[in-house]
Formats: sequence, structure tokens, C-alpha cells
Amino acid sequence: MTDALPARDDTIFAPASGSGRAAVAVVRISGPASGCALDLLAGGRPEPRRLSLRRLRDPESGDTLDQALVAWLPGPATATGEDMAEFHLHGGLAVRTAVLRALARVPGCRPAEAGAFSRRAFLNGRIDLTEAEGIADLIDAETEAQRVQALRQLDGALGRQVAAWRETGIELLAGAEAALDFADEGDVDEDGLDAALSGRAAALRDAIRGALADGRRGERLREGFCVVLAGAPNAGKSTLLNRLSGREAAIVSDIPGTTRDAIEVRCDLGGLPVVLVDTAGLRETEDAIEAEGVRRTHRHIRSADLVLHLVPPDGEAVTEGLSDIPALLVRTKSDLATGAAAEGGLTVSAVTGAGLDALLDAVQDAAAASLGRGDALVTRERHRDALSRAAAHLDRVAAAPAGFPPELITEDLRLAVRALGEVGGHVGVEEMLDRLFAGFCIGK
Ligand SMILES: Nc1nc2c(ncn2[C@@H]2O[C@H](COP(=O)(O)OP(=O)(O)OP(=O)(O)O)[C@@H](O)[C@H]2O)c(=O)[nH]1
Ligand SMILES: [K+]
Ligand SMILES: [Mg+2]
Repeated sequence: MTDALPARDDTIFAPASGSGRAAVAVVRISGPASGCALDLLAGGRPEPRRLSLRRLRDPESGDTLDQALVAWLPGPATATGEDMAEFHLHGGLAVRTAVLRALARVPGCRPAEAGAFSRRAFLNGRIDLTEAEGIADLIDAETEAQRVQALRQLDGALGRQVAAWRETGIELLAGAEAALDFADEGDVDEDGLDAALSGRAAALRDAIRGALADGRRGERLREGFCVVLAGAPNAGKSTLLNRLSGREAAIVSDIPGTTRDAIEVRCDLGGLPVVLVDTAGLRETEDAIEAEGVRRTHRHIRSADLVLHLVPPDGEAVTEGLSDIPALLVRTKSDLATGAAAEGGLTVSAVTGAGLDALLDAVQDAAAASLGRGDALVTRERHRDALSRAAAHLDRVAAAPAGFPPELITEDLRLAVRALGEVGGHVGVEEMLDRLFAGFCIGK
């Protein structure tokens, strides 16, 4: 899997649960001194992989720190691949602080930095990079669809697929290198191999490009579907934002030009993450600060997934800069509207609440169409970049004309395999080639 790395001889510990007051707080330890920490604090190592009740004592003073459930998890079949221990403490701040202070005095133990447990799990080959990212995303998941997507990645959906593609790439590379080595000896039919090779490279390229052609919905789901509220000053943008988010996030007044800085509110719409952005009203203005606000509004509009274009009863639609972005016309302040209803769009009143459910349904539908339900393979720009490079190299192999220098073909295959390896964090190609060549039977 990963290249051999020197064993880490330090032991790390950290609270694994939140920082507030709670019934239980979990402290995890990983590294060679984990067992020693149990010896010193809990009077010994209990039966492995079972929670046992122990009195925890300060190793120096002998004072009781807590009555806690402790677990002894000898490596390497642990989350990090190292010896581990867990303390399930009473969740008060003073208990936690006392135990962490005692652990810091165990020889070889030190507090963990952020992500240190997952980092060790990766370095010890327990998880690949995509699974590490899945853990991070699962912890950050705020909505149901994000949870599903993170769990799928943690489960290895992306890692396994890319590993299979990489395996195919390595086979192609091994075949091409063998052809290169033995071409002059007449053992391998070079032309036959070329045709098969370019066909297989094209198939691999197509599979990768197929996964990339997903409308970036995995990335969008991590970031949230971005809905920008735009329109003329006093159209009622801030009032609508407050109403939709259920809190007074933005200042509302009857003075046009109230909002200058964009205000973002994250919300959960039927399990989908949506970011609502209130913006400065669009108009020509002499006020330098408001003008900067308007420039920012245009920037937000350009990066929006959906624009809610708000128009009050007496107002006109602002068209400038809105043409290429998916937009929904929203007629505001319907409680004030007199005369015939205007044509087109949705009609709402932030004051009476009329039309808000229909508006939320429309936004949710747009978000669902754009985000999917967490079944995307690619969830980060990092994956997209590496996979795109792999596909480009395979494309060159597939398109190479007859008689193309075989050294260049193998180089492109090597780079494709390397790019695929980056996704899971496996970059050492040589050792895999050695293994493959060892079983590669050409009789030499
Ligand atoms: N009657 C009624 N008044 C509304 C409604 N929505 C907003 N208003 C009023 O319209 C005025 C402007 O509202 P804002 O929410 O500040 O408008 P805005 O679009 O954010 O304005 P700027 O930030 O200046 O661009 C305020 O006095 C609001 O109380 C509504 O649905 N009905
Ligand atoms: K206003
Ligand atoms: Mg406003």
C-alpha cells in the first residue's frame, strides 16, 4: 500500500468528544505508550477490546481522578494501526482536564494535533486518503445528503473504484514495458499489442471521464447549493433572507442601500445543504462603499447555483448580469400589491408568509436536481484534478498513431498510473511493477 515509513515512537492523546459539558467524554490514546498509560492511570490493562470499569488515579499523587470505563486496544487491528486505549470519563471539564494533565506526564505521551489520529491511520495503511477525507466530511456533515455522501466515501466507494482503474493502468504499463524490453527479441507481436493497448487505454479513459461528467454534484454537495438573493434596493431581499432562515441575520430598513456586505446563512432544505446569500441592492450609486457592495453582488451572482431575482410590486426587473445564471423571478411584498397580478414568477410576502412554501419547494427542487442524493464519486477538486490528468495521459496513449515511440507511450501510462495513485495517496509505482513483472511470464 503506502511506502514503508519509520514507526512513530511517540504516543498521542486527545479528547475524542466535544468540548461542552456532557454525560460522557472520551479520550483516545494512540502509540506504543498506550498500554503504559493504562498501567499508570488505570492500574493495568484490562482484557482487550472490552470496556472495563476502573478507578483512574493520578500516577504521581495517587489521587483518584474519576471512575471510568477504559478500553485496551492492542495494534495493529485498530483505527490507527497502533496500540490504542480509550478512557470514557464523566463528561465534566475538570475531570477531562485532570485526566489529560495526568496523561501528559506519562513518558512518551503528548497531546495530538488536529487530524493526527486519521493521519496515523493513513500512514499505517489502515485507510487511504479518500477514506480520510470521508471521515472529515462525515464529521462536518450538516445535512442528510452530506452524511450519505461522506459515509459512501468513507466506505471506500471512490477509493475502490480508483484503485481498480489504477490496477488496470498498471497492467497496461507492465504490458507496454514488456513489449519495449523484448521487442528486439521478437518474442512479442508489437503491432498486436499496440491495438489492444490503445483499445484498453481508451476504455479506461472513458470510464474515468464518465465519472467526471457529473456536473460537479459531489463538490457542490460538500459546499452547499448557493442561492443568491438579488434585486434593486428595497426589493425585500434582507427581509426574505431573515424570514427563510428564521432569524434576524440581516439588517432591514426602508432606506435603499441598507445591505452592503453579503450575508450568508446555511440551512437544511429537506436534507440538502443550501447557502442563502443576501446581497447589496443593484443600482448605480455615488456612494463608494455601496458601489463596492454592488461589485460584490455581481461576483456572488456569477458564482451562484441559483439566483432569486426579487422584484417588488412597483419595481422593474434588473436584467444586467443575470442572463447566464439560472434565475427564478420572485415578486415580493404581495401584501402591498394592488391591481392585476404581474405575469410570471413566484409571488411572496415576507410579512404574511404567503407563497413562501412554494418558493422553498422551488429552491429545494433546484438543489435536488443539482446535488443529487449523495451518490457522486468525485467529491473534491483534488480528485477531479488527478482524474482529469490521468484521463488526458490515457487519451494520448489511445490516440497514438502506429509507430509512435513506445517510450512515450509507457511514460504517459506511468503518469496516468501516478495520477490515479494520488487520489488514494498511493504514489509508489515501482514496487507494484516489480511484483507484477515477477509474475509476468515471458519465459526469461
Ligand atoms: N409590506 C411588506 N413590506 C416588506 C416586505 N418585505 C420587505 N418589506 C419592507 O421593505 C423595506 C426594504 O426591505 P429590505 O429587506 O431592507 O430590502 P432590501 O432588498 O434588503 O434592501 P437593500 O438592502 O437596501 O438593498 C423594509 O421597510 C421592509 O420592511 C413584504 O413582504 N411586505
Ligand atoms: K433596505
Ligand atoms: Mg438588504
